[in-house]
Amino acid sequence: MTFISAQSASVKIAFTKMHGLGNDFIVLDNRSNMITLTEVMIRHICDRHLGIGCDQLVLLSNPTLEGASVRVQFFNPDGSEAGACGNASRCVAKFIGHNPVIETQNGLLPTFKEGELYRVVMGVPKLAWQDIPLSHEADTAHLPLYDGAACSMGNPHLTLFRPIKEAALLGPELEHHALFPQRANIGFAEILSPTHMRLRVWERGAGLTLACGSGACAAVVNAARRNLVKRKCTVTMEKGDLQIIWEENGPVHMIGPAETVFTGQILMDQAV
Ligand SMILES: N[C@@H](CCC[C@H](N)C(=O)O)C(=O)O
Repeated sequence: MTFISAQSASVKIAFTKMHGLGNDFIVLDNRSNMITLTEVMIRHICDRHLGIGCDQLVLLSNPTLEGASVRVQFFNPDGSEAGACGNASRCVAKFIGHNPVIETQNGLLPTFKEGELYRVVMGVPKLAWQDIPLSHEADTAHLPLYDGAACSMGNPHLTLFRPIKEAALLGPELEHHALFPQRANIGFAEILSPTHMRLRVWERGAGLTLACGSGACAAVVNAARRNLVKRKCTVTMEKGDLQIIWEENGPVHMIGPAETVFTGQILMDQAV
């Protein structure tokens, strides 16, 4: 991969390709402070035709908060930064090892290896309209938008209780709806039983993905608020399941797999 500049020097950046239930990531470890990324570079690396391709680029750096093992930033393929990414957080737990505490825009997220799976404590969901944020006051459990419900898991999520096949149809427009000043991730949830739902998510800045961890947390929170499911619920997505547990007056736990696919090097021509 080459990024051309008038005067340039080649730099090799090591990367690891990972995924959580098919939600795929490029992990760059910048704990040595050697990598400088621009938005253009992020878009290029994430491009499935011109770069490596992924749903999110995950940048690791040295922690700034006490108690954190590593700082993590999540970038969408359109170059925008997201406050949370559940599936990538499990991958980071696997990448770092030894149950790291992950520092994100949404605070410190403890992680735990449980057998072959990883648990991430995703934080307390935000339910107030200002915190999602919405552009005006509204009942976030019953929005005047397909009777959906919204919450923030560190990033904004709208959940619609509608067939998952509508995700590709309605997602693109709703991501940019005027109700969401920071855009939103749009989940389509089919309730199968009080402890099981099927979910498909149109992700902000990424489009239709095979799985969305924060979207699964948000879907269980939004469905539980409406007594459609219990606080402990299995979320089935295209490539498998996540277990979601929402503690009473507390955080949401997400449990699921994380996989390493391959490692490689990005060759960049950087300006000198
Ligand atoms: N795939 C993620 C969510 C990634 C961020 C999202 N697209 C946003 O912009 O908020 C997950 O597993 O949570």
